[in-house]
Amino acid sequence: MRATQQDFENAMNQVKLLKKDPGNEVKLRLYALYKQATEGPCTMPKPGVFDFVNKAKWDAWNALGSLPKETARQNYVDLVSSLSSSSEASSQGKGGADGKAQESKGILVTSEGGITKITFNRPSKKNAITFQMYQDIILALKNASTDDTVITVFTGAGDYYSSGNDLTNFTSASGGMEEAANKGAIVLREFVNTFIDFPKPLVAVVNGPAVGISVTLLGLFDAVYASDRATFHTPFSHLGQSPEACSSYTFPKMMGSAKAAEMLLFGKKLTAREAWAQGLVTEVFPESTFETEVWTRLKTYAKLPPNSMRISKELIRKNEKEKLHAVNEEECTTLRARWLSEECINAIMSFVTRKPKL
Ligand SMILES: CCCCCCCCCCC/C=C/C(=O)SCCNC(=O)CCNC(=O)[C@H](O)C(C)(C)COP(=O)(O)OP(=O)(O)OC[C@H]1O[C@@H](n2cnc3c(N)ncnc32)[C@H](O)[C@@H]1OP(=O)(O)O
Repeated sequence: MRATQQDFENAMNQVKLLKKDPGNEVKLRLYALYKQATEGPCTMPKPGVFDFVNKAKWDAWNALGSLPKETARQNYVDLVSSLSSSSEASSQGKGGADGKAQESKGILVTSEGGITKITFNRPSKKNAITFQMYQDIILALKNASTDDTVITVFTGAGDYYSSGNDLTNFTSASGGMEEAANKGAIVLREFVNTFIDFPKPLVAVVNGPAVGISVTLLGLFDAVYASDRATFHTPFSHLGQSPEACSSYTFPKMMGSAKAAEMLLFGKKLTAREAWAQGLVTEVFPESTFETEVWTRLKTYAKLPPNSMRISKELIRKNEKEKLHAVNEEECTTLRARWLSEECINAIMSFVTRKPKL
């Protein structure tokens, strides 16, 4: 449904009631959308280079080009609504604002000093990722992309980083296998797209073994710090599955096709140092000093100018985005078919029916 003039006016009033300053970047976007919605494309003369404030406003408005007034009005209403819900969530202790925590069943989201930390938080299941966790992570990343977060960090609670997709996601889904596979492909597509499009620095603090999708996703991170206890393992063939999270593209690009094949086809498990040698990991730290060294470094990085980091990331990612989205699309279609294959169903069944440990 298109936003009406009344929705637009309500949104303008809502902006004044925001509990938290949304930051300059969002304010410029709101200004630009407001001008575009009310006056149409920017025809004002460009302010001089030293007129910083008016130039930033002009740039933001001018960047909207010939965006139709109705679309600008809709985008303004959507943006205000996302700000209101994230500020509401923050005030309930659920969003990504500084000092607040969001706790869902399997992830813990905390924010401090410009760093939003998303912790896989199911240590008794080695932080396996449930259907709900995929959705909660999408929400946490959406919040972190618009609030005052500077750097977003993923890590794991307990001895594992994550054992990847929870293999009971499919066996416990309501409806038939076909319905579960369709739903899985939709969720996976959106989940990976959120990482491809995430606009701010994204860092993984890999505290222990990582399996499956928690490894493949690392190809979409900006930095990966690993404890020397961490291992990296993608047993897709053992599970009758195929690579996801754009790893069929990022891994060969990063490590060469021969090394990528050892991981993605043959399920070779890498040590942290091997993963570093192949470009998947930025730096390896001894377990004894891992947390202190990494967090000291991240706190320093979080003080760097956020817009500069965001713009640099945009430049780095820009030429790859279209390709990454296309790869994600194809991987999800392939996986959907794999999930319905005998090879995959047998592998999942043998995991869920394995004998309990004594
Ligand atoms: C409606 C459909 C929604 C779908 C949603 C979207 C789907 C997107 C899918 C994207 C594709 C992703 C692919 C992958 O990630 S493939 C990789 C999957 N992971 C694995 O194959 C790892 C399986 N686990 C193991 O091999 C071992 O558990 C592990 C080596 C990790 C640890 O071994 P260890 O002996 O140390 O510990 P336990 O095996 O005793 O584990 C402790 C308990 O944790 C449970 N566990 C561990 N990993 C998983 C898992 N991945 N899924 C479910 N449960 C897991 C394990 O069963 C133990 O539980 P219990 O104590 O209750 O027995």
